[in-house]
Amino acid sequence: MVRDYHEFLGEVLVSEEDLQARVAELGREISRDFEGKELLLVCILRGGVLFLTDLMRHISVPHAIEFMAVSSYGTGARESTGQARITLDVNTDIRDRHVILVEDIVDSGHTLASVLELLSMRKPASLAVCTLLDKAERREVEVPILYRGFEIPNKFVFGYGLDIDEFYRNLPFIGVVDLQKYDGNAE
Ligand SMILES: O=P(O)(O)OC[C@H]1O[C@H](OP(=O)(O)OP(=O)(O)O)[C@H](O)[C@@H]1O
Ligand SMILES: Nc1nc2[nH]cnc2c(=O)[nH]1
Ligand SMILES: [Mg+2]
Repeated sequence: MVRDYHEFLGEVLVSEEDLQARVAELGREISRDFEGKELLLVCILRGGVLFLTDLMRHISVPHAIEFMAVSSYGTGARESTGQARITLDVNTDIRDRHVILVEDIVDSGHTLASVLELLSMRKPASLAVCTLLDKAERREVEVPILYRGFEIPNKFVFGYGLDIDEFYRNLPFIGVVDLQKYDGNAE
């Protein structure tokens, strides 16, 4: 049974209001930086989906969207395996395109490092990273982040695209999981 999140919510780290305000700001920043150009936003499934769809509403330059999927955590895992495998690739030739990778969170950095390595080989005109959350303390591989919503502490978070065992992605805020309460009450 999927439980009510109130049972294990440690704290609300970023409120819906603060999230929406920051997403709008990032959209405006990207629009300014790419004025007169066309963009390709590449979202990494599944966590980045909510961020992408809100962000693109604030991007005023013409842009297409694409999706990639990378498997590194696996179902139920809360630590990266350090081995990111691309399981879904973009359907577009990105050569000479301005590409922005849209992610919900950068943690160890392995997911983005793998995607950046693959996409940069295809010679895009530019390749930038936009992440909503940056858990910088946990970084194992350096990744260049151009647009960053919030730097967050080393805590397992959920909501607004981020799951716990695949659920709770629909919540409009970012919450911290009290893992003792979550695991302790598991059936
Ligand atoms: O920096 P890293 O340590 O690689 O972690 C970040 C990645 O982990 C999460 O994805 P996850 O593999 O949980 O898939 P999901 O988006 O489908 O939940 C998140 O969406 C990032 O893609
Ligand atoms: N749900 C969730 N997924 C992650 N992937 C990497 N870090 C996190 C996190 O804090 N929460
Ligand atoms: Mg996940």
